[in-house]
Amino acid sequence: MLLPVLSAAALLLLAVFFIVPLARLLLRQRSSPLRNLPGPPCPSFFIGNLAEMHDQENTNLIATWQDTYGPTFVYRGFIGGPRLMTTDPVALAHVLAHAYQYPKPDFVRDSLASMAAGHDGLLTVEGDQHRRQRRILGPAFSKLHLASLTPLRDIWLKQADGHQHTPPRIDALSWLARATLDVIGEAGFGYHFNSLSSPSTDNELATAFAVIFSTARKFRVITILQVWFPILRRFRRNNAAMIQAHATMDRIGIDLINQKRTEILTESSHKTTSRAGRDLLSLLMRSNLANSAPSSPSSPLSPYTAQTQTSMSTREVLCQISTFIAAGHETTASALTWCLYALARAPHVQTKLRAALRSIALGYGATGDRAHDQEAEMEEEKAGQKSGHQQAQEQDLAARLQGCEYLDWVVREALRLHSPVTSTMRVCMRPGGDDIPLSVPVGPPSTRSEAAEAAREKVGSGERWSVRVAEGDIISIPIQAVNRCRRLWGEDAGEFRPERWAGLPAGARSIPGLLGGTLTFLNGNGSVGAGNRACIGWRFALIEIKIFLYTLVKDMEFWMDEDMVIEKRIK
Ligand code: HEM
Repeated sequence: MLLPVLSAAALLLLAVFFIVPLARLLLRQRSSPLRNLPGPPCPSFFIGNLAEMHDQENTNLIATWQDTYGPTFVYRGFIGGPRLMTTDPVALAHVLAHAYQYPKPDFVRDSLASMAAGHDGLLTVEGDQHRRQRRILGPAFSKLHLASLTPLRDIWLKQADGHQHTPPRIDALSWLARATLDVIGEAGFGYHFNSLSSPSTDNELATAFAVIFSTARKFRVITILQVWFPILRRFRRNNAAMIQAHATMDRIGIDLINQKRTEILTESSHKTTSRAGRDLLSLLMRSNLANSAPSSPSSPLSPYTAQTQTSMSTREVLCQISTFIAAGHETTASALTWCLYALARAPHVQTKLRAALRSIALGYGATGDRAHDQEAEMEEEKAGQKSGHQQAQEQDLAARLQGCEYLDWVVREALRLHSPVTSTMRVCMRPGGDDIPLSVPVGPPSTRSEAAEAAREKVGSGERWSVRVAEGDIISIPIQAVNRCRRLWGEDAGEFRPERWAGLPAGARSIPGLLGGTLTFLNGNGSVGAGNRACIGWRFALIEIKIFLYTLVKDMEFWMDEDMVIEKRIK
């Protein structure tokens, strides 16, 4: 009696969790308007083009596909599901500007949420919740500043001691990852990871993050199945360690929130100047407290403080802490590593940059008067206040660096050529589907009729092409491929040439990027809604990169180890 009941239950579970979602997926894929669009052959019925796409950064796959099928084409995902891929600036501007009708697909959000300790952080929320969070976080980000210069230069110089004839080998990425973790900890929430001065195992929060990031998955069939059958996401590898790491993050996060809250409330009740920092969390907590009901500093926060139209719940604030680390740590470390790589491969650029940085260094100081500056520093040190004078100096340096044109070109060029986030995805959620406008019709360049090419000239006079997508269709945004597209940037698009930023070609200027003509931080210019889903930390990242380059390149020379094979790996 028990056996038939169990079998029926098993069948029911199978149907609910696997057969019904699979049938729905197949039905949707079969009726998608994308199914007959041109695109590369599908090498596997089960995983489509996904295996070859996994190594795309090293194989130039998307550039080859573009040359063959044009800027807008279809590749295949799980069981042959068609996915739209486009480098057409008009299509990209449309999809990115309508961010709430083209959200991140559920499986992308889920995977980001596992890094950001929950679904309530800015990276993963959608719709009204995102709009509200962005409104609250925007002002805090605009006031964010770097807390201090990195000591990495001195650590590397020390390593170089005793290597007068043979320069030391440095694993730049691992050092820069530690240095940027320190920076985001301090600027993000006034937390000292001290990862440059001690191994990450000494700090439990750093260890927790290491566990979370180490679960970034290699290409495996189970990962693809987890996309379409959410029940399987419960059986991820390393689950127990992940749960433990998330618990640590929650505990330390709640402590930090309580600490900031007490500092801010105590100060406002004593009407004293703020002792609480100018880190992102303090700024966020200040705005949160100003906009929520008054409470006493002695009552600690519960994780369930409710949100209002102008403030965030404690759970949301907690998720932002891990979101800032997830979004701002490895991205910046990777950007810096690629900057050094590009400079090591282009010694003439490195020399020119060093000269520009040294000219900034001359006279660097809060007042420009070294004697006066040193005196002021000593006075402050005696008074035990490290920050005042140093802060003014650092702001002065930041302003000088912002004014250095060649540094700006170098950073833009490195971020164009080596975008840390190489691609992203969106899904059409507009009821009834959408017509995405294009500047070039769909189809391989060789088969486009002369009439179509002639009609292309009429784009300016209002004539447009478009591609139809259904609700649920996935759109791939190949950030790196757009940044390197020869059609948009010219034949030398693959070269590291900072001077190109003196005047970009019209194609590059048509890309709806936040950073000039690149999609590195996603979209920004132009129409209504543009940039509302772009990187909120981009200004901070840029100044952080510039300050790092200033401290490192001004006094040190970088070479590539010729024996080293460097590849991009999507983990
Ligand atoms: C070079 C460094 C960085 C790069 C290349 C970068 C790139 C990006 C990109 C491409 C997105 C959009 C992702 C998508 O929608 O699929 C994004 C979003 C985001 N970034 Fe950054 N980022 C960098 C640094 C930072 C830093 C330093 C922070 C925080 C301190 C940060 C915080 C965020 C947040 C919170 C979002 C989500 C924004 C939203 O959805 O409204 N990023 N970033």
